[in-house]
Amino acid sequence: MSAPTLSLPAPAKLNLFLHITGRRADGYHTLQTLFQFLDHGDTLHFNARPDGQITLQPELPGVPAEANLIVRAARLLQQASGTSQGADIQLDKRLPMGGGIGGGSSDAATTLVGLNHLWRTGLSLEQLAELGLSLGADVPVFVRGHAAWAEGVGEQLTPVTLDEPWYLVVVPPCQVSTAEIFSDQRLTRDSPAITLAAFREHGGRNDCLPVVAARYPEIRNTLILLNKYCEAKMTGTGSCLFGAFPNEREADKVRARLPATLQTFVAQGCNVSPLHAQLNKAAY
Ligand SMILES: C[C@@](CO)(OP(=O)(O)O)[C@H](O)COP(=O)(O)OP(=O)(O)OC[C@H]1O[C@@H](n2ccc(N)nc2=O)[C@H](O)[C@@H]1O
Ligand SMILES: Nc1ncnc2c1ncn2[C@@H]1O[C@H](COP(=O)(O)OP(=O)(O)O)[C@@H](O)[C@H]1O
Repeated sequence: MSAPTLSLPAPAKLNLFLHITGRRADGYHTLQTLFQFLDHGDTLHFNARPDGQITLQPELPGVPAEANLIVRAARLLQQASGTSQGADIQLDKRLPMGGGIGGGSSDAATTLVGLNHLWRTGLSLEQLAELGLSLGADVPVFVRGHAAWAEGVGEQLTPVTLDEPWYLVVVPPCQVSTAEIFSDQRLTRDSPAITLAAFREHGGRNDCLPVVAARYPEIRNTLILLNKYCEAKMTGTGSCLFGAFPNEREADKVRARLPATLQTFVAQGCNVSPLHAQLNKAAY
């Protein structure tokens, strides 16, 4: 009999705003942002295996298994816990890559949380979030699983409760490299720090948007198009754009008016990550 499978979601996130407040000596940027999850994402299936091997199916185009954040997360947890167990992992990829909706980071977080459960390695969420930070600045928020106000390089998290609107997400036909945007001379790095209360009252910007729009005509044009129907915003360092709607029907109406050639999806914002919602239901 084959080992039981644990299947868990790896949801997308949105950055509802993104201010770059400075640059550290190591080159990393300090920022302020608000993370909210979407009830839309990848799914990972895990089977424990006793021989310590980690396998991943299928391989993602352009990402060899050893570079995949899922395999890297699994190996990191093996090292940190000293377990002798391994895993066969299957990935149902739905999220666009390099879209600023955090698919790779979310896959890594679901792997850390899922294998910690399956292997009974007993690390706390805090320890898993710290491990995750070495894989990427966005991994900790997915490990912790609550919508959050973030500072530092995105790792100083304060859980927040936000409205949970429906979002129309548009995926422009290009990928954006985060490192490339952060190294652009034109990026402004001096936004004054604000408070959550100030954001709630006055809103915020995405400081990466002018640079992304200047570098990618496809994103600039998609932004102009989406702005005809709603207040269009960009998540992270792009490429995905989004607008908020009070209900699914309103979001679907705008989606139907966009060209069929554009990749789009509609999903609800969630303050509790679908990963944690599922684990809580199963009394994890
Ligand atoms: C800015 C955000 C907002 O969510 O952008 P998105 O990637 O989601 O679009 C993220 O925090 C990004 O996190 P993540 O995508 O995990 O970035 P990492 O792999 O840690 O970093 C990629 C590269 O971007 C630069 N980088 C990243 C984060 C940061 N606060 N300052 C930086 O200067 C560094 O050059 C780094 O080598
Ligand atoms: N499991 C994974 N899913 C997606 N991308 C991955 C994964 N593992 C490694 N990567 C690499 O990370 C890059 C950024 O991934 P992703 O998280 O999708 O984008 P973003 O950080 O813009 O939200 C990809 O272009 C890819 O090279």
